[in-house]
Amino acid sequence: MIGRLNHIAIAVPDLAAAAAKYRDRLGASVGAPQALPEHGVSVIFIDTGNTKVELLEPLGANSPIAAFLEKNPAGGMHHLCFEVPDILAAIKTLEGQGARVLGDGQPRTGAHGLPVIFLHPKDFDGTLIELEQVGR
Ligand SMILES: C[C@H](C(=O)O)C(=O)SCCNC(=O)CCNC(=O)[C@H](O)C(C)(C)COP(=O)(O)OP(=O)(O)OC[C@H]1O[C@@H](n2cnc3c(N)ncnc32)[C@H](O)[C@@H]1OP(=O)(O)O
Ligand SMILES: [Co+2]
Repeated sequence: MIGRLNHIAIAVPDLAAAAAKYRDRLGASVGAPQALPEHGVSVIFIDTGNTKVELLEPLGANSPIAAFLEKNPAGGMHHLCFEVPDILAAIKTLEGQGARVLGDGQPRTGAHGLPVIFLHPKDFDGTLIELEQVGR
């Protein structure tokens, strides 16, 4: 079902400081900040050639990453995003197997303007999984 690793996301307490570290210390190709109020985060993507790193900072009062950062105040690995060709088919298969699709269970438009869903970390070995429909 899954294809390429689209991105690895890291939750950070200070987006600008984290981006500067990747740019200035690691010489990475760092994108512009993007506010995604409908997702409760601000993001910066870093292109590493074979995949991307998504830096995440909470945005607004009900950010889904607020509790994570309270538990991990220095930041930490937050989710993996894999590409899928058909997200509705993926939801059907996964829900049929008892996996929990977060939120209302429907795809939402993600940072790349494409449909995304999230799967509960407790169903995938303590790792939050994002699926993004690419190439349809
Ligand atoms: C748009 C953009 C994009 O790329 O397109 C994005 O990525 S947006 C990225 C931000 N959006 C999202 O993450 C949306 C989906 N996420 C969510 O709905 C939520 O973050 C959540 C339900 C996974 C967790 O919410 P929460 O932390 O407030 O809830 P709880 O505190 O009850 O957490 C339940 C249990 O899951 C654990 N837990 C929480 N977050 C994570 C995580 N990222 N990785 C692994 N485990 C995690 C907690 O430690 C806890 O474990 P224990 O019980 O053992 O203590
Ligand atoms: Co993501």
